[in-house]
This record gives sequence, C-alpha cells and structure tokens, in this order.
Amino acid sequence: MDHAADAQRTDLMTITRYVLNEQSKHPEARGDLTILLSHIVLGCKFVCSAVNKAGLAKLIGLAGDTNIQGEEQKKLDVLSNDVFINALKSSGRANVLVSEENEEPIFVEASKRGRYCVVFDPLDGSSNIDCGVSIGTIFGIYMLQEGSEGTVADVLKPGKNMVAAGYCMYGSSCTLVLSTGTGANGFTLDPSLGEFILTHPNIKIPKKGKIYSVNEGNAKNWDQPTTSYFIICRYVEKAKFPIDGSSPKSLRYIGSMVADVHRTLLYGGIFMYPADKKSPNGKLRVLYEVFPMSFLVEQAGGQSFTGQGRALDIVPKNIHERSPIFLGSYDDVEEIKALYSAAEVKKE
Ligand SMILES: O=P(O)(O)OC[C@H]1O[C@](O)(COP(=O)(O)O)[C@@H](O)[C@@H]1O
Repeated sequence: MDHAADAQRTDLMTITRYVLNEQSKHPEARGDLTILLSHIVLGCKFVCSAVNKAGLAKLIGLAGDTNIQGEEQKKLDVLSNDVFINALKSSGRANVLVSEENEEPIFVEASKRGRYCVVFDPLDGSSNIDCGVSIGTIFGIYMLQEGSEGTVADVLKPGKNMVAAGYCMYGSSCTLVLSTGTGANGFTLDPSLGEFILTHPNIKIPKKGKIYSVNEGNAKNWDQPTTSYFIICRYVEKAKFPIDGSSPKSLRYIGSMVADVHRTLLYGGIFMYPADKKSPNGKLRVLYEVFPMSFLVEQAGGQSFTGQGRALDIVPKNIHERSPIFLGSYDDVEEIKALYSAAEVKKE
C-alpha cells in the first residue's frame, strides 16, 4: 500500500484551506480577505454550473441590452454580473465594486460595507460563449486606502497595489488560478465534491516559450503609430521566420483572454493585444483584465509590458480605461521590450 500517495490523495488542499493558510500571512486582514475570496469562489461555482448547462437552460444568446463598452450583452454576461455583485455585497467585506458590465462603480450600502474593493470581468471572452469555447471570470482586489470611506480613488491605483488577483476558467475543466501576492496557484473544481482542489501548486511560467498569441486579423490596423506597427510585425515576422535558426513559434489564439493567458502561464510564450488604428489604446481594460492577469503572470515569474512600461505601474484615470498588453514568458517579453526601445532610439 503506497501510504504517501494515499495520504496525498486523501489530504485534500482545498482553496478554502489554502486561503486560510495564506490568511496567517495577512494578519491585518483579520480573515476578511478569506471571507471575501470564499464569496468569489461561490460565484465562480455558480457561473460554472450555468455555463455548463447554458444550452439546456436557454442561457445562450443575447440579453437585449448593450453595455458601457458598446458590446451587446449576452444572457450569461448579465447573469454572471448579478451573481458576483450579490456575492460580493453579501460577503460584508466589499466596499467599491467595478464591473466590466456597469458604467459606474458600485458602492456597497453602508450596512454591508467592508474594507476591500473588487474589480472584475464577470464573464470574459463573450464572443466565445455561444459556441462553448473556454471563457472565464477575472478579478482583482485592492484594500481601501488608509482613512478612506470608499471612493473611486481607491481603485484608480497601480495594479501593483492589489492584494490579490485571479481568474476562473470555464473550460473542459473549471480551473481557478489565484495569487495573494506570494506566488500563483491553480485549483480545479471537483464537481463531485463541489470543491476547488489544489492541482497546480506554485505555477512557474517557462522562461521562454514556443507560442505567440495575437489576433493577426488586426495586423492591417497595427500601424498606429507606424513604428509600433513595424515593431510588432517585425516581432511576428521574426517569430514566423526566425533569424537565428531556432524553430518558428506556433500561433495559438482562442479569443478569450482567460483561456489564452491560462495556456501561456502553463506552456509559456507570449499573449499580446497591441494598440492599433481601431483602438489606439488597445482593446483590453486595465482594471479588470490587464492588472489581474499581469499580477498573476509576474507572480509566476513572467512579465507584462504595455509598449511603454510595466503594466502594473499604470495609474488608471478611469475605471474602463484600456491599454495595449504584451504578457508572458520573461525572455519573450524582453524581446518585445527590446524592439520598442530600439524604435524609440530610431525616433530620436
Ligand atoms: O476578438 P478580438 O478583437 O481578438 O478580442 C478578443 C479579446 O476580447 C475579449 O473577448 C474581451 O473580453 P470581453 O469578452 O469580456 O469583452 C478578451 O477575452 C479577448 O482576449
């Protein structure tokens, strides 16, 4: 009888147990972060089951409204948004909420207010919902500034100020990747237990990858500014026809940031959503897409770059601000950074 394997098989590290352990490293949180995270986890379980039975439960298709991003809301977008807003409010630990689906920040009523601010994309990858391709929820957590009663200023802070971030991917399995600032860990939902179990401890992204992930369909719009167009194309051109004889990189693009970043975290490589003519500031939103994903990638040993600097150093001016993003394996992002600084030198 292999007792060690048995012990491991029966000694389950659930996400609740993991967060409770982490709590000891955050005495100032007095358990509040644990309670808040447990409500986010509950929301993820709810959305996971709704996504799994979407076709059966007539949750496929449009809800009939358009959100602040000008996107037609899917039924699951609206449902997920309501689930997370209610879960966060009922935690009694949340204060300011920012959702991709809500134009304005949500200020939790005083009786239920806590010390944390949560920025979230309730269902990322909406374009993939109806065809059953992996989608996900993304979240980032800030602590209220000293003496603040909770204003939008508490979330218009650099991403490096976050105390925790994560995403939950609804794919072939439901996987939640979380960081509270001491590494990134992945948990898989065991539907029979209804528990997230630690399956990817201390994720370390490979230093260099063989995959690049970008919507090349936007290539013709990439030349704004012209130099960045040239830089990125040159990067992709370099990637397809390597100068130094190494094998070409493979293109992988799902079109759901959660799924593309999850693969990048595990396999290495680079995920990019550059600026272009159509969206000179890129497409992805700083607070609830760029920041949480950059936080996790850095915690896993990778890096995240905007074309101008470290993504987590951005000081957002509004809650739905967008930014170009290049994130992934340390060496791959170093290459892009080198191309950008070369272009800067050229401009001088
Ligand atoms: O279709 P495009 O332009 O490549 O954009 C895909 C990107 O947009 C997103 O779908 C935006 O997210 P939402 O679906 O939450 O609006 C990302 O998940 C994805 O990386």
